[in-house]
Amino acid sequence: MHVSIVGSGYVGTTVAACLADLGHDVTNVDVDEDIVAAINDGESPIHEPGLADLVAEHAGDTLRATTDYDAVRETDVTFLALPTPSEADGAIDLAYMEAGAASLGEALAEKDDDHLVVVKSTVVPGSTEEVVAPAIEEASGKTAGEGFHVAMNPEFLRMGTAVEDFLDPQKVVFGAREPAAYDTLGDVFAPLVAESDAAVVETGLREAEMIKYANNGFLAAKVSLINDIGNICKEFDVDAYEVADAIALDDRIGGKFLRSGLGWGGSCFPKDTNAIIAAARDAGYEPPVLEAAVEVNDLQPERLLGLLDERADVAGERVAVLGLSFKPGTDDVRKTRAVPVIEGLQERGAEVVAYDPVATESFDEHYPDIEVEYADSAAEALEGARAAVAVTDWDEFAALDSEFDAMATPLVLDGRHIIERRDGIEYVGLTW
Ligand SMILES: NC(=O)C1=CN([C@@H]2O[C@H](COP(=O)(O)OP(=O)(O)OC[C@H]3O[C@@H](n4cnc5c(N)ncnc54)[C@H](O)[C@@H]3O)[C@@H](O)[C@H]2O)C=CC1
Ligand SMILES: O=C(O)[C@H]1O[C@H](OP(=O)(O)OP(=O)(O)OC[C@H]2O[C@@H](n3ccc(=O)[nH]c3=O)[C@H](O)[C@@H]2O)[C@H](O)[C@@H](O)[C@@H]1O
Repeated sequence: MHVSIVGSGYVGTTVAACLADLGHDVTNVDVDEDIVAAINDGESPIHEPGLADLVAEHAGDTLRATTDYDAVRETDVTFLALPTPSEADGAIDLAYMEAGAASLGEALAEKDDDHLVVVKSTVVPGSTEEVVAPAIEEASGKTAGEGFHVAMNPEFLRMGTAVEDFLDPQKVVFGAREPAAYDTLGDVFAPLVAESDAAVVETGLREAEMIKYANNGFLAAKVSLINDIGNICKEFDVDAYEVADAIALDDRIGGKFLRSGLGWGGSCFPKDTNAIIAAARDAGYEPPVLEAAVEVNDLQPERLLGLLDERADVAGERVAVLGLSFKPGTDDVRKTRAVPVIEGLQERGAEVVAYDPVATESFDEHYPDIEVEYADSAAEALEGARAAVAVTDWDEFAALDSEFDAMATPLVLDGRHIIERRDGIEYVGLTW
């Protein structure tokens, strides 16, 4: 099939390269000329394991990129993988979706055949029907359901394992109104479904939109619940990881997303929980559990710093921060827990020296106002430090050992259950 994908960021590039790999002919449309040039040169514009190989293999053949929306006319279906950031109050900002839909509509105005537009971005219930479709209608002069059709296909991939997750999902969700839309989506995903154990969920547009928020909201709340329980554990000198391992044996609970600690960051859980809370409020419902999930998450960094305060005054002291990315395996620093930790340390007068295996540069670019010293290794960060705080669960931190001997005082606060307890360090776990 001929598929176009508008937006070539984490999701758009991954989906494009994977669909090309599954045998489709794919065109990426992006406003960023550097991204377009990178793809056409056979290079991935983003860092995801396996993605560079796929782009290199298919670019110039069944994968290409352009800034010209007219290219969508040569395709049967267009996925919109555009950003859906937050407004200041947490509500979803649909400006990119509206702009992309308008450009797409202008291009479709001159297409005679039917076209399917699929919203891939995470959008609150009603957005596809009430915002995206009308924007296309206005720009194309066509009517949704006649000249073009709309569908919604949420994405569940994780950063760091995006290619693997896209190609081997547990479910694919098709939200639509007409049987023809399910059929077209079925054709796009047929090679993927054939090669994986994915369940196909055919549902309505709003249900598909909500399934994405329910999925992320549930996982975010699960982490916050184990953090809440973990905080109780800490008060009673109980190891929350032993408790989690035991409750995980109940398959109604399951073992995933039970790692307590500093909580969730990243480009999605914080944005999506706030967006669905704001949308619910707007509709007249205050969702207390999701609100509490956010509150618990916001409190975890301060709880860790409170444990530090009980043991040391770090004013004027060097403190090592281990990890800057929001989770291991990525250089993404959006909403990373490193920010409240570093800010809290600096409020206490500490001189922060930070180390991350891959995210130092992106952290420095993303947070120009945060001034810290960057170290080239964990050992360098630890040298002479009064205390160390583990923020990200990078595997290499689990292997640290004699490096702690170079600290001024070997006080180690672990926010991720990643540092090995050893003789010679004063080890403090956040929930264990
Ligand atoms: N990053 C992730 O792991 C996941 C993200 N999502 C959702 O997918 C959506 C996209 O997210 P990302 O790929 O992370 O965003 P991103 O920010 O990495 O990429 C968006 C791309 O859209 C381009 N763009 C902006 N305006 C445009 C326009 N008018 N026309 C054409 N291109 C335009 C940008 O240049 C950029 O390359 C969001 O709704 C997000 O919540 C869903 C699942 C996973
Ligand atoms: O909508 C999205 O963009 C994506 O959001 C998350 O993916 P991602 O943000 O890449 O990362 P996760 O692996 O889910 O981790 C999110 C955060 O939760 C934290 N976490 C995760 C698991 C856990 O047990 N404990 C915990 O604190 C991680 O450290 C990280 O900060 C979801 O897992 C994806 O399914 C979804 O598609």
